[in-house]
Amino acid sequence: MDRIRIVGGRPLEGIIDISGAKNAALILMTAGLLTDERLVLTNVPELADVATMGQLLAQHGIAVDPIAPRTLSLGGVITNTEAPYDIVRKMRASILVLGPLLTRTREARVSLPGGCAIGTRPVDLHLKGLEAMGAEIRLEGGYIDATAPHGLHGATITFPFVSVGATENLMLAASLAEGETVLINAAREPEISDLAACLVAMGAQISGVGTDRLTITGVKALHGAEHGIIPDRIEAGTYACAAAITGGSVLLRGARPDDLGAVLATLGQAGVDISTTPDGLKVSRRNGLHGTDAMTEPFPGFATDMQAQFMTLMAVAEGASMITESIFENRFMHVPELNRMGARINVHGSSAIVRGVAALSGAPVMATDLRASFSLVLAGLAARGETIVNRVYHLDRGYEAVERKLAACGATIERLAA
Ligand SMILES: CC(=O)N[C@H]1[C@@H](OP(=O)(O)OP(=O)(O)OC[C@H]2O[C@@H](n3ccc(=O)[nH]c3=O)[C@H](O)[C@@H]2O)O[C@H](CO)[C@@H](O)[C@@H]1O
Ligand SMILES: C=C(OP(=O)(O)O)C(=O)O
Repeated sequence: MDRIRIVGGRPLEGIIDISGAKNAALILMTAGLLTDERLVLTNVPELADVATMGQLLAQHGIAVDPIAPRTLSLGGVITNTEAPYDIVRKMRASILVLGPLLTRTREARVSLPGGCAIGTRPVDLHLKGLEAMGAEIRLEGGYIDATAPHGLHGATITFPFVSVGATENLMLAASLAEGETVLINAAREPEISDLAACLVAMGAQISGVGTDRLTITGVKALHGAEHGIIPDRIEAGTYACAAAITGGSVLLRGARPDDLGAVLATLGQAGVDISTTPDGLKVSRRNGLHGTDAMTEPFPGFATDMQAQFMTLMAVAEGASMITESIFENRFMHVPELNRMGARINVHGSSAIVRGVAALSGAPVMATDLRASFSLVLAGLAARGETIVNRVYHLDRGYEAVERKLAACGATIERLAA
């Protein structure tokens, strides 16, 4: 397994191009199941998860072809409605094929994704929503067996709490269902608006985009389209932390400030200098960092996918901060590894108290999930001496060309191939 070696202590200076958003790319690719015509996606990030989604769609009959740099063409006819365990277990986002397969072919058999390192992550809201739209669902042998003998119909669905994936799955299903679907307490993440924009370009009828109440009026068929994927707000936020923790100055080219929600304001409170330029966000730090509290929440609140990275930043801030994780029940696995590097962090239930230290020291560490991996990279960039991050495959799921982007800004970082 590849490892990443970092020698810390060098301020990052330069430009980092922000790639297309992983979480938008994955859901947008599943929209390829909704039409026999060609869907062309541009600004597609080069990531392991995107390759996995390509593999999943290919075995459903939808070919995913690279036709230009960062451009995928999706097309074909659905020939198989089963999403097998072997692919789903690699990537939970595979559950997002359920809605499109069911609405298009009236049947789908999708392996239950199960939990992952950050939490149990049930899919009950996806299933209840589809049942309200007329699906008959059985769980057997680790699979979701879903049929819609009479097709899906519109329904009013009130989510008891915000779920990005359930909102997306039901939007896709509703776009070809009979009649009107209203999603209440829907997620408002920028990836949802990006999905809506693509579906509308394919002929879908959606109103309320950007709000927590989406109305989707089903149409008979969707057609092909070309759609550019939004920049990755989590990648942007992550590199903002990298610039800040090293006391550097970096232009995050392409980053969109509005998509970062509360993350930008929180970084500002912590002492990070951020300005918006026509090319993106300029992030630097001239003075010290101060302990600042954060609580993860659905968008526009502080993103859970930024929690681990922000915690590393607070680990070297002056004073204490309390970081509360309200979305996932087990998303503090980076804490013991950060503490091995000299951080002083205690976890109490869903909150972590971070007492800032003057410096971290490099160490061999183990990555446990995607964002935890980058929190260790950040610690390595700031630490004295050498850090080796093991289990880099988590990082490759969601960050494109990490070593290249950081090395171009002056970091001492390299991949040690297995
Ligand atoms: C591929 C993708 O886009 N992944 C993102 C997506 O994950 P994902 O779509 O899985 O996350 P959700 O928004 O659905 O999860 C939010 C919370 O709801 C719970 N839940 C969800 C669905 C359900 O049917 N029942 C249930 O209990 C989850 O366990 C979690 O505690 O949004 C998360 C929250 O912003 C991000 O961290 C992930 O990066
Ligand atoms: C949790 C994440 O992704 P996924 O939902 O694909 O596990 C993430 O991107 O941080």
